[in-house]
Amino acid sequence: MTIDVTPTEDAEARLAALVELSRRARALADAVVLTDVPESEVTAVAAELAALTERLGALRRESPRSFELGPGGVPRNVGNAVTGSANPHALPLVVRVTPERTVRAELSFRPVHAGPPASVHGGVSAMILDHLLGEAVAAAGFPGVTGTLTLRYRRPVPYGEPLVATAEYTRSEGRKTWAEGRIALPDGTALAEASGLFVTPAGWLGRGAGDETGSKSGQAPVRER
Ligand SMILES: CCCCCCCCCCCCCCCC(=O)SCCNC(=O)CCNC(=O)[C@H](O)C(C)(C)COP(=O)(O)OP(=O)(O)OC[C@H]1O[C@@H](n2cnc3c(N)ncnc32)[C@H](O)[C@@H]1OP(=O)(O)O
Repeated sequence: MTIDVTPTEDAEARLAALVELSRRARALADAVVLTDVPESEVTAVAAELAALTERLGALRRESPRSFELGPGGVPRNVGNAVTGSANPHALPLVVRVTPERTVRAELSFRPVHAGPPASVHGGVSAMILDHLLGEAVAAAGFPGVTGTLTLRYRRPVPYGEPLVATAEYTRSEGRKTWAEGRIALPDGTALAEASGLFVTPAGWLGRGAGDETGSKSGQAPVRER
């Protein structure tokens, strides 16, 4: 994994503009799924969007931004589908590492995440939990990629309401690490629970991932196995 370095003031200003663009794109997506304006208006807006898409596409990167060091050397992943502030697909989820090295995120799903009537698509909940479990194993010093993810959907997950997602490392064996997590109501009532097995790719070992994920982020470096 490579990591981009040294943000400049110009680059930060450009990123702020991209973050705002993504925020507006998210609002647009919600407006699309909820709109009830006449068909002629829908058609007119679609034409305007086609023109805007062409303007943005005039200069393209090969792929979204990935891990990079932000101001103060703090790692970030602004293009990530779950946490990326510059990715319209992301909530974006803001994950905090607790002093006990568990992870926690306060979140609220939006209409664009709808699946069954009045509730969030199960795959969307799975995506959030996949990421959160991945953050938990990384926070414990065992970063890896998802090998298996098991979900138990206990109650419908609502959108438009404050929710809390938490996860924690449970154990590790060789390159395999297990974690558990859940999405819950603020009173702790679990709505969806997940357990997962993460595998540290062999290439990630022995290279001091702490240099990349950074102790400044509160994440532990890769632990000895
Ligand atoms: C250094 C920088 C760090 C930065 C850190 C930042 C972290 C900041 C937080 C980010 C949080 C992101 C969280 C989202 C995480 C995704 O969404 S990741 C994307 C989804 N996952 C993938 O794309 C993974 C695709 N699969 C693969 O790349 C490979 O199959 C794997 C998982 C790396 C395994 O390949 P491998 O290294 O060749 O492993 P292999 O030697 O076959 O097996 C090793 C062991 O694992 C077991 N195993 C392998 N695969 C599986 C499986 N699927 N199920 C069960 N067991 C398995 C094997 O049985 C074996 O066990 P033992 O025999 O040792 O007991």
